[in-house]
Amino acid sequence: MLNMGELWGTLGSIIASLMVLSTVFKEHFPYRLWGYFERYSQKLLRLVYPYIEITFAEFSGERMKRSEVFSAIQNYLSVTASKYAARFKADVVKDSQALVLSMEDREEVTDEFQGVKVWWVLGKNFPRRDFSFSVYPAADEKRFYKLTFHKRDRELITESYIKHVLKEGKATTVKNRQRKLYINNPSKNWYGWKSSKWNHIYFEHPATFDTLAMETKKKEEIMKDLKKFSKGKEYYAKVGKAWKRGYLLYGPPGTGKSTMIAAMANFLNYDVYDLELTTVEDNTELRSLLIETSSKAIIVIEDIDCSLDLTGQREKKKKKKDENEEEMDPVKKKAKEESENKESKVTLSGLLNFIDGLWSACGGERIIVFTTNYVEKLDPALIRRGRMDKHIEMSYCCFEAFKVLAKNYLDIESHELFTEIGNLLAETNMTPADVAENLMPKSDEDDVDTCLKDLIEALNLAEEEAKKKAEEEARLKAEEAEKKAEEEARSKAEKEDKEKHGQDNMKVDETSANSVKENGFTDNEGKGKES
Ligand SMILES: Nc1ncnc2c1ncn2[C@@H]1O[C@H](COP(=O)(O)OP(=O)(O)OP(=O)(O)O)[C@@H](O)[C@H]1O
Ligand SMILES: [Mg+2]
Repeated sequence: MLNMGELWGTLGSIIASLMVLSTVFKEHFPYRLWGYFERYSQKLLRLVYPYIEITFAEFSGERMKRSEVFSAIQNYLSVTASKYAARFKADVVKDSQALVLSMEDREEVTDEFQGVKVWWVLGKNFPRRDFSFSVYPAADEKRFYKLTFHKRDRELITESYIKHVLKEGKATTVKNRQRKLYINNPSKNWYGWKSSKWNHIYFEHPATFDTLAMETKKKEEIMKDLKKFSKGKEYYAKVGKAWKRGYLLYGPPGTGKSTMIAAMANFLNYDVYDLELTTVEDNTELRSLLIETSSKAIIVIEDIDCSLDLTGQREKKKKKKDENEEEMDPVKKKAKEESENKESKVTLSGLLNFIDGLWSACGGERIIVFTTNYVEKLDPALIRRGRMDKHIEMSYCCFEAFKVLAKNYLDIESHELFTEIGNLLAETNMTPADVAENLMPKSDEDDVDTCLKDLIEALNLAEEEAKKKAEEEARLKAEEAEKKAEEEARSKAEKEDKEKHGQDNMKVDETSANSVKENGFTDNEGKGKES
């Protein structure tokens, strides 16, 4: 069988002749006959060229999203191409561990499926270059894969081969996938050249559940929960629930909430979408951002109490400070009004609608994680089960968590100082972040003993400080209670005084009423009359 290059060589002249013929025909024959000519020339072409071509463009659809089919074909051919093609492009993926070969432009690859030969070519459409002036850079060329096969194999190719390519390609995609951390772009950058709603970098956070310091039982429970979720496609479909799960991580700063998210992503092999709500202007923008997330993803909204106006406290505090300065200046006043208009209008109900409705409609495999330092501030509507299915408290470092950190940072599983540290940790609140900082050797001279002693010192200091703080708080409380008692006593005395005064007045009134009754006039009237 001819290869595609030779085939094109022979067919090139036939096609060129047809084109010349077509031009001549259009020039010399009436318009009515053009249709006949085109129909018969197509038939003629099909007769001499018995091949069918299918094109798969890189960008497709209304919003010109990168086609998943194109990516799948690319990955499929990266395996096939390594067998047949002569020129490759190499990409390093997966933490620089795997080398992926892909076809060079215009390179032709032959593939065989159930004894049938097909040809793949990677082609490019160059954008039309007119010479009009534009402030925007020229658009990139558009790439496409062209599949060519004999028309007698049409059924096999369209019904089985393409499915096979997509399935294998997707499997390779998952295998070679380098996970990404996406950050949302402010909407003013959504349109224009090479713009997108999300920017990404490769996700290479080293945190895992092994390095995460927390009670083993709690950790295992979370891991089981995640595993169950990731394998739950059929189960979710059976119970009629969208394949999603919400986690709420709460606890003081430095207790490992962000670290836990990284560990989750590494455990499940998911992408992470870090959604910064303060740059999202309204619910519509929120919706379009979330629609653009892929499946196998963790969508993270950090510090939810600050980014959504659930309490309004932080925003308002800041505003109050500026208010006085701006009152006098009309220019500043106008700017303030403008910025208020622009202020994020993402609402709690918008977010809830998304979690319940829209997201459920999007289909697959998404985890949403909210973090907060102040769980009590959150609206109960946001964190009810079904929206936030699992609430995880990240708390101060316990002995078990310390042991994980000691193993991570110092490579030790036991030490004579462990008991002392365990006792101190039970009495003191220290975050895993602070414990980790103390355990980390600060110079080459620092050994295990030095680091553990540093930690003991820090724990003693923290304990002392906590004691002082508690004493100070107790003192303030006592002062306040004393003040309150004094105030209560004063107001009680005032009340009694008033009541007494009221009773005296009533007595005076009663006396005068009696004298009226007895004399037939009031004291004053009586006095007047007497005088
Ligand atoms: N549970 C933990 N296990 C292991 N390392 C931890 C843990 N908690 C904190 N750390 C260490 O402390 C650093 C800070 O932790 P992290 O950013 O996860 O805290 P956070 O709870 O997200 O804090 P914030 O509320 O301020 O966002 C991390 O880089 C990590 O090295
Ligand atoms: Mg954090």
